[in-house]
Amino acid sequence: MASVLQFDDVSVVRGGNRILDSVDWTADSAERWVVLGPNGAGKTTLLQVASAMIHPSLGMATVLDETLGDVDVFDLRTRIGFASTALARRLPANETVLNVVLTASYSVTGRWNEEYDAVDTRRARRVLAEWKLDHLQERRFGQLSDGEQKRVQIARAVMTDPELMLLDEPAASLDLGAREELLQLLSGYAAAKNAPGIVMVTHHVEEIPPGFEHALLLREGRIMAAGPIAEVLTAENLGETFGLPLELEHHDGRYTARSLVK
Ligand SMILES: Nc1ncnc2c1ncn2[C@@H]1O[C@H](COP(=O)(O)OP(=O)(O)OP(=O)(O)O)[C@@H](O)[C@H]1O
Repeated sequence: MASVLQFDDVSVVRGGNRILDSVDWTADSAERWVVLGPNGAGKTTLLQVASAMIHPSLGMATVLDETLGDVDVFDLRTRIGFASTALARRLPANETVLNVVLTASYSVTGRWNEEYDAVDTRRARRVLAEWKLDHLQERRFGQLSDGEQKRVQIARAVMTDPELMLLDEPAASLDLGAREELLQLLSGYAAAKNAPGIVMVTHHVEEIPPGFEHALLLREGRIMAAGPIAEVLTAENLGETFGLPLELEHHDGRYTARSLVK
């Protein structure tokens, strides 16, 4: 098992505050992590370091065996799949779904010829089918529903066959049906034997896909708990992380939480 992420005492300082504070964390290629924490806890900042978009202010971050600061981040980023709402906003609304997914491979290969075209198009169609988007491939990205757009973002990230997949709130703003469909797809993707290391940020335990077996709880930039989900995701830990007493239930790989405040 190779490590995909290693954070040694990583802090990110902005405006004089440590928005990520002394984080020690290792994630391996066979692990699927969920990162939970309240608004402003530092989850997106953690993913920004993991995706080589920013460097730690203090400490050392190693991503796919490359130490940030000693590596060409443009090369490194091509090995990382990243899906987030911020990234989706940069996708052209008038582009077809097929092209949105297909163009992901150009940023990796950086070239274009007939041979790549055929190989890439076949792969893009296969990825679209896997993410239940094949019937939408000629539709404009901007005309899709939120749920469909989320799946397209992830399909685009999958297209490059990344060694590390980072998902920032993939189920946010989805309706119940779209959320459940996405979680099922994510669960299947995570279970595939060639799946990369995966880190998914969410606010809600209900959005943890079955099969994600590691959890990291973050509050005010600090890790509250990290490790196997059965040990980390307890009512007590979650309550401390979100700052209120909680009841946590777990059935068939799914979690639900509710406040105990009357
Ligand atoms: N460039 C910056 N300068 C100052 N403060 C920042 C900067 N970027 C982020 N922050 C602050 O750092 C904290 C952590 O932000 P971050 O976006 O990582 O949190 P988050 O856990 O992803 O939050 P949310 O769940 O609301 O998306 C927040 O309080 C945010 O306001």
